[in-house]
Amino acid sequence: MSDAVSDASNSQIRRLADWDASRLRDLADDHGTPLYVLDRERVRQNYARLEAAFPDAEVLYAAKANALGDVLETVLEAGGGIECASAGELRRALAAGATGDQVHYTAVNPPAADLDIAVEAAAEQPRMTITAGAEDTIDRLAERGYDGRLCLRVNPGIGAGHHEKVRTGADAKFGVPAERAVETVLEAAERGFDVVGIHAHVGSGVSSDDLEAHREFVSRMGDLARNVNEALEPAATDSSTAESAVSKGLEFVDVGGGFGVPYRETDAPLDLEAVATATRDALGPLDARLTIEPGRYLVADAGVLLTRVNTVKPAPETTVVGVDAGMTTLLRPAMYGSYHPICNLASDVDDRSTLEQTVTGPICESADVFCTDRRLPESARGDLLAIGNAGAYGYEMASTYNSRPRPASVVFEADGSSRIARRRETLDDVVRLERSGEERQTQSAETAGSPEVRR
Ligand SMILES: Cc1ncc(COP(=O)(O)O)c(C=O)c1O
Ligand SMILES: N[C@@H](CCCC[NH3+])C(=O)O
Repeated sequence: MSDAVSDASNSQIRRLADWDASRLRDLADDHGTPLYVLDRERVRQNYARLEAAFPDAEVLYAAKANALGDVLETVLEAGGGIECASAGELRRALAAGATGDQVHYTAVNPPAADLDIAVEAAAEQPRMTITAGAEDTIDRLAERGYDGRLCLRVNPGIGAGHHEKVRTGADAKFGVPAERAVETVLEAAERGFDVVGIHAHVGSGVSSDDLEAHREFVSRMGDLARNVNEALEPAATDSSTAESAVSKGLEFVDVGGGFGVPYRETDAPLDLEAVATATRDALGPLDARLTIEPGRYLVADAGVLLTRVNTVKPAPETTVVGVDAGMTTLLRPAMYGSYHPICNLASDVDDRSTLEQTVTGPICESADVFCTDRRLPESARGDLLAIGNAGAYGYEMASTYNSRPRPASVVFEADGSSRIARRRETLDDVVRLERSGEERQTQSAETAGSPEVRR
């Protein structure tokens, strides 16, 4: 890890070792651990690289990767829009200053309250797009009086991604089967919806090895878009139905996100140019804009998680290093077996010998492990460890399991300034929503006194 400020090059690879160790040590001293740190400039760089590779595409950042207001504002400032997977994300996007034309609401199996909020937001922001992934979601929108901009999420029948749990493209939960897409779009248009796009997402953490699957997927989307446009066309040109809402072709084809990043030190970066070229070629001739929805690519290497060593325990086959972050702070290793780089930030680390260590958290689950038998410089109590590539699906998947408060998040800027972007939860926060002990006692005393209970 460098002790000099990194040159923040615009390279596609930014390893954990490129972070400025002394700056991270200062942040941990100032704000405590566990601590998420986000480098805003790196989000800008990642956005710029993506924009350069896809100059004609609309970029919608998938807020689920990291919905921190600072991240959303950075993307909006850079010219992107926001893809929201819930009413909460929608609220955050609007609070960050997104206007309707910069927002797509794409919830899967949306709860009623979500739809109420999305329809309300769309009434105020008529350029907002709502994406439906089931025919009856369209009914539910119509029941709420919505007939605005609609995009249909399609299940393309092709999945890809770093783990089976994140491959959505062939999972029946996501999207209307491709073979029903044309009729669903037509019906929606005939009901008065302004059908503006079709959408699909194959999965998350797609690598250069998945290029063929990506090409096939985009080619299916291109064919589908042409079929949809053809089906919409007669009504658009037939003067007897000129009043019909079916009046134009698709505005955009949204091929989702999924662009992977290197996690292991030896992983090669995604060949973004190759993906962009394959996307353009596979889509074919189309009078509609390409839309992409990257999440991880924009934020993964912009974030690290800082955690302190609580305990070092020699065990027969490994040394167990207990840290103050756990699966409740960063779930990915426990959930997907994901690899995250780990670096000891102690200033004398170069003088230490290395040995195999298992880094674990404080949660009562055997899955609460960040790495098993990994060769790292010998750890000592009080050491500060950095866990890399924690900017995507890190804090967003954190929980308060075991009644552990969630960590704070700090954002730093290229000029060296930093600020708390989200404060650390306290134990009071963790119990805040529950009846207090006093309320419980009062209520049970009242119940005990009631004649029905005495009988
Ligand atoms: C609909 C949709 N769009 C975009 C994304 C972003 O994916 P990623 O973070 O892999 O780019 C996801 C997550 O997998 C998604 O479900
Ligand atoms: N949470 C997953 C990505 C899933 C994206 C949502 N569809 C991960 O950490 O890799």
